[in-house]
Amino acid sequence: MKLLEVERLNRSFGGQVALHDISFNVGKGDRLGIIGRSGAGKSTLLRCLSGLDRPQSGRILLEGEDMAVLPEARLVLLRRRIGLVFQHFNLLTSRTVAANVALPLEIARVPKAQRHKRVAELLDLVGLADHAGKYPAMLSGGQKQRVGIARALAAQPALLLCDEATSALDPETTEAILALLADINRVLGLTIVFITHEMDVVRRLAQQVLVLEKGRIVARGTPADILDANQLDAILPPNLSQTPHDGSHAIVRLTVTAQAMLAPLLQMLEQQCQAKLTLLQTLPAREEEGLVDLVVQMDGLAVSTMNALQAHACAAEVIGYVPAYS
Ligand SMILES: Nc1ncnc2c1ncn2[C@@H]1O[C@H](COP(=O)(O)OP(=O)(O)OP(=O)(O)O)[C@@H](O)[C@H]1O
Repeated sequence: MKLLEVERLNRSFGGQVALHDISFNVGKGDRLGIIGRSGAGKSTLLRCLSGLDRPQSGRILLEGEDMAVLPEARLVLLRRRIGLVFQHFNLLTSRTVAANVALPLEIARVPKAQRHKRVAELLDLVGLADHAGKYPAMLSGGQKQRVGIARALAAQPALLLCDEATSALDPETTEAILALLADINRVLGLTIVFITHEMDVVRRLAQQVLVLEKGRIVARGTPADILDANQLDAILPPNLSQTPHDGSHAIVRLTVTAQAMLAPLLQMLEQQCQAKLTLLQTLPAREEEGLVDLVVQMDGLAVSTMNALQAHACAAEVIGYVPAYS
């Protein structure tokens, strides 16, 4: 059984479809990023996953219990299995850092001594052991988000849902908060589902990505799959066609080892293939695998040239063709 199973979720507001037939699973310890433009349905999906909103149809199974139809009293208990981290932290300004973190434990009626012990552990975990008695107004944005994360972890949730957790933070602080979330995932084995509109956040934190557009999942895969496709879209000529015409140039994606990049690779390939190659873009998304994707334009294309390319690169794939004057 997966930790979270979402099946054919639909949510509309009046005639406006916010989520259409959304299905996906999240395993224990996974980190899933959900991206999409403004209005794509990210917040609506997160509200459904957190039990704050109910879909018109579909199932949301958390540890096997369907949040979509659970009676309110049972849903309140199930919601304790979910920690929420918000963009604007949502701290209580009149409570100290420690009292903010303790809040979910008070609600769950955890005895005082146990509460104090747990709050100290959590503040230690998020690097705020020295700030327990401070008030939110005395903290930086990054520190406030650390309090938010500690509070979300207080009741030992099975699932952490992050709603644009770093969108209000500067790049350096974003980096530190993402590192903290990655640590928490690794050390506690906690499952994280997060929404963001920042590609970089996805690249750093997600193992799997869903792309939402107009309430539908339009792509899913690893960050490398998704970001590659997006980067390609951005650089490919608009007049790309799928069939060659007289004298058209081929646009080819070559996958080469990072090692091979050290040599004057294109020159060598040009000699081997007897064809002119122009480098359009290097896609760095697969560096961790020791591979680099290059997008090149090739004048003319013969089977023998493709064979020669394939022999010298790890893979060569024709993406499309452009007219010779491009
Ligand atoms: N309470 C609501 N009442 C009416 N329409 C809503 C409501 N909540 C969301 N919608 C509509 O549902 C669609 C999806 O909105 P949602 O807020 O989920 O998108 P989003 O991807 O989170 O956007 P953003 O990044 O701007 O927050 C939009 O068309 C929005 O106007």
